[in-house]
Amino acid sequence: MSSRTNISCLQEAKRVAIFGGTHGNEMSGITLVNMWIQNSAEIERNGLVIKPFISNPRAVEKCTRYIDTDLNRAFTPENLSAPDVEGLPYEVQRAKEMNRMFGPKGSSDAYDAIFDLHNTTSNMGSTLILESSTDLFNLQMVHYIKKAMAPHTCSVLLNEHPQLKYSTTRSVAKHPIGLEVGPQPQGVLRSNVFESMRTILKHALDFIELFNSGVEFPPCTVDVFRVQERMDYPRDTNGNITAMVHPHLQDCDWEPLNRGDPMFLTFDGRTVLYEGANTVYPTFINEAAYYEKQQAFMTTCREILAANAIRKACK
Ligand SMILES: CC(=O)N[C@@H](CC(=O)O)C(=O)O
Ligand SMILES: [Zn+2]
Repeated sequence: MSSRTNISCLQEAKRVAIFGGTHGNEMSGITLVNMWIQNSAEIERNGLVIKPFISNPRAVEKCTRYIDTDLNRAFTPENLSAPDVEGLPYEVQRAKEMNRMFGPKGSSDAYDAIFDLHNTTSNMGSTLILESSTDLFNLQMVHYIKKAMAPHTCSVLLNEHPQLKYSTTRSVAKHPIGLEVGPQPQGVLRSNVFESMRTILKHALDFIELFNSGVEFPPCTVDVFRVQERMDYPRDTNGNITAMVHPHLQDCDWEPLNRGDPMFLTFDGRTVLYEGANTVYPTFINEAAYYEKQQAFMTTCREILAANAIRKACK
């Protein structure tokens, strides 16, 4: 088979949005987006319409994750199709509004790509979050970004799990991409985290510009961490946590966790071991926003995804 037969021709990506403040206390994305709303020179690219946008302005104003409910879980079909009645939670109203502006989700009118900028309190470094293992455009983009970031690493988290996947703000786009950079405390700006996020976005926009200009991207593979399981803290019968992330696990995002490795340290000094049969790669370890979600960390497994060559479809 000639290699040409394996090229996938994809639609041009003309409309791109950059969301900051989907969570109102994650300061890098909020600061970058506000900066680009003031002066967009840095994010302008040939033939692209790029919209920097603050997703949850009320939460940003209060420097809190959300007002009524987590916006990054609110883009469900039920919410998006709910009638506009009074008294809807603020984020549900906002989701409906954003779906009208950037969607409708799942339709051909939707924005081509949305980058949603997040920060984490865990030691994940620079991470790209994908929701599909078959989106060739995103796989090729992520491959491009990883190469451009080298020697710095940029991990890829694939959240394609049937139960653990959630209805993200970016999911209104044809190609949704999450940027998650840490560690950065909530409400705090760290220059290294800010600059990493800015650099990833620069490479991402460069990729889209190149793609639109007709450049062909050869077949590639992408190392990803696929979401497996959500791990809760040990709890007492009242539901209160009885342990902390073990010091040997704290800050060790993306490092192998093997059967018998320490996982939690109880308040009375006992070590709780990991008892799963397979080696996993924990991430979002001790994320502040996940205490309310009953999640101490998430386990992932490593996987290599292959992507076809792509280029822009000829008209
Ligand atoms: C810490 C944090 O907010 N993480 C994001 C991850 C994502 O965007 O998929 C969230 O839970 O919504
Ligand atoms: Zn967030």
